[in-house]
Amino acid sequence: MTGTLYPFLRRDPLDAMASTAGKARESLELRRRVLHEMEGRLAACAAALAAAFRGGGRLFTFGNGGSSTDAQSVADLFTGRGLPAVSLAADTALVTALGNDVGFEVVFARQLAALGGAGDIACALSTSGGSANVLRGLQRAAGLRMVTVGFAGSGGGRMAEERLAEHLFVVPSSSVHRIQEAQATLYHVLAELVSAAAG
Ligand SMILES: O=C(CO)[C@@H](O)[C@H](O)[C@H](O)[C@H](O)COP(=O)(O)O
Repeated sequence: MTGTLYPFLRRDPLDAMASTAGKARESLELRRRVLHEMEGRLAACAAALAAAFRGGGRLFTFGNGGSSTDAQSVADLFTGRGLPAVSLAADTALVTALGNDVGFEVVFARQLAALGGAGDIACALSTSGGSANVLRGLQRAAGLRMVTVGFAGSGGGRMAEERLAEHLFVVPSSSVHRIQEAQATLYHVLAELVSAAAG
């Protein structure tokens, strides 16, 4: 019974190790590649964010599922460095009320309309680049003349096709796991660069 429900428990441990080593290599190579290829874009984004923070701007982050936890991490990285940031995915009562009463596609856009303004920063995280509420958030942020930053994977989806983010980081992978790992590497480096430039 256990074997049926949990086939991985029956796998040859050597196979499992080989597969783990392959994933570690894939993860490392992808993170090295994005840091190398996006170095200039990271520097430009960091300069724009540092200028926005110096001008009194605040950072609003958002995403769904695993990307909502990344949105929280990004907000915490900046707040911890004394730079004002908040995750729009964190207020469960508000997200569920807006989703239930109005529509899930507005849960971030509505919050940005209420809290954001010109000179603030919107940072959207998605693995597909296609989540409707994330795209609506970026569109609203652009309408409010906020600085827009987007993290995506899988070719960038509509986030890339419709050029919804001024500073766009598309991880070249279709694995949700590898995309989120590489995005985490990128935003950690971004936070370091911004705090060095803003401080
Ligand atoms: O990948 C995970 C967890 O790592 C999922 O929770 C995932 O984030 C969710 O399916 C999201 O709804 C996917 O949204 P997105 O990344 O395509 O914007």
